[in-house]
Amino acid sequence: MSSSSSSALETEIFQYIDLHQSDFIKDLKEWVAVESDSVQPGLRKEVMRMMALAASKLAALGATVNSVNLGSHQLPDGQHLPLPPVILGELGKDPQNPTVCFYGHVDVQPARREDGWKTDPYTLTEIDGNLYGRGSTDNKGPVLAWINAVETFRALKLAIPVNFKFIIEGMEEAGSLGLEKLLEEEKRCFFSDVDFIVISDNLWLSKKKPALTYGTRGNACFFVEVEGGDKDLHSGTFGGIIHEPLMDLVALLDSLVDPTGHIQIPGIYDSVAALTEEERKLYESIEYDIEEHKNNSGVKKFLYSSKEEILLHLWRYPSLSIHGIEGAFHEPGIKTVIPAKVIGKFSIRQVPYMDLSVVKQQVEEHLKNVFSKRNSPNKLKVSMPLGAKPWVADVNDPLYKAARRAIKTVFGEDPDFIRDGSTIPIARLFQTITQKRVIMFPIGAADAGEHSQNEKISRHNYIEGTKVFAAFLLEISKLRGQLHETSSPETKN
Ligand SMILES: C[C@H](N)C(=O)N[C@@H](Cc1c[nH]cn1)C(=O)O
Ligand SMILES: [Zn+2]
Ligand SMILES: [Zn+2]
Repeated sequence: MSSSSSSALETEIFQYIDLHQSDFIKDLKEWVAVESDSVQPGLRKEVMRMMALAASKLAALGATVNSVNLGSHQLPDGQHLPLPPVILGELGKDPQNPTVCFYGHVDVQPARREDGWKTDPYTLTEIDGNLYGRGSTDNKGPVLAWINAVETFRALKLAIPVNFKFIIEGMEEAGSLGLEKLLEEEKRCFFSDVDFIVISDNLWLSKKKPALTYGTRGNACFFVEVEGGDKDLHSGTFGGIIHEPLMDLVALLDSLVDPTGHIQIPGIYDSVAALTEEERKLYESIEYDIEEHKNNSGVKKFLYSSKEEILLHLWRYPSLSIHGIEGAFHEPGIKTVIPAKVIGKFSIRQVPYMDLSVVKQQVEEHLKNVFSKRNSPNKLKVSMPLGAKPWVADVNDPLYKAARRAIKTVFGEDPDFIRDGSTIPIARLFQTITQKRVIMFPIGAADAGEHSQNEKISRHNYIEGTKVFAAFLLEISKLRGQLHETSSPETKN
């Protein structure tokens, strides 16, 4: 699969990777088998076990590994739960070499076979060249691909062409709790000699064409709680004579977005960066197949019909999604109850130059206003438990050029330069706190099904992804002087 333009060194590395595919897949199988779901408190022990597994894998590489304790956090019910440690590691300390820091996470989103998985989500299963399992793409597969790439240099007794640092966490899916504080503490220590940070935690835009990501949206997550009395009530005895909390909540949630996808919260679009003609042109040249995207997701009709409108609404306009209702009856069957307290959960993917505190205020005011019109005696509470800012990078940075060359070598074609509608909360914090540039280098294809049933990584993407990371390290080693010359990253709201 590697293009004919590979050097002898690259060819040797790529052959080793091809020959050791089964070992790399065995490692991924071992990692996927751990139900390291950071969202459900009951599975925290599994996240801890996963962190220990990742630490020992890195130590076996010969790296110095420091598992930093982050203490604990408080759950909404007041209970305290230990946070998983963050792994800080390093391999190589040659002052002549650039220092690359890789960030990844080994926690996963919840998954249950009954959700509609065709295989057990925690047993990596290969079907038709695809490796199915929770975390295979998000993010255990890419983390291992980086480790495999470094391991290949060592196995072949080749000097690793860069100093390699890594930061691996176990709370990304729950908002990277505790990580911001660690960045503050380590910005003058662990991060002081880092030249840039690379993240491989998002997807290509297509199934086949590789991509490099230069922007992500932020995410402001909201809870809207409506509380009636202190216990659930019989709907035969109380239905028709009370203001039901779930009815209030449904009305509140219904007021957020109109059927065209437009957010109804007054002022929410006020600070969105205006679209320039130059930017619109960028979108025209991106290869994106609407039908392929529909097939990958099982969606029959998008809100927009042109490529440009779809990409603009995914990448550089805000969107609001409703995720669920805590406290509402959701099991199969009938339960004729009026729930006493319900919590609606929604989030706003926000973009430059929206300000998180302004967004919070606009949401609160809007919900209070809608609620007041219902004359309900119930109690309304609105909170924003998580606020992550958007991230944008400069595609002209030599880092992106090096990544593009590595992609051309391994995949034989130039990547798409894309933004991503999802959020990697820590990306922006890396820029603002450590003042280091960030590059996003995905290896997951558009149909990987992150957060969904039947998440997968193809054998092809996992193995070629390992090669492309090795090729990137070789490209980076050629950049030596240029990496230090580039100025600090620009940040946008
Ligand atoms: C892109 C990344 N793999 C991911 O899935 N990120 C999550 C992070 C998040 C944001 N808000 C809460 N968690 C996402 O974009 O949903
Ligand atoms: Zn992820
Ligand atoms: Zn995720």
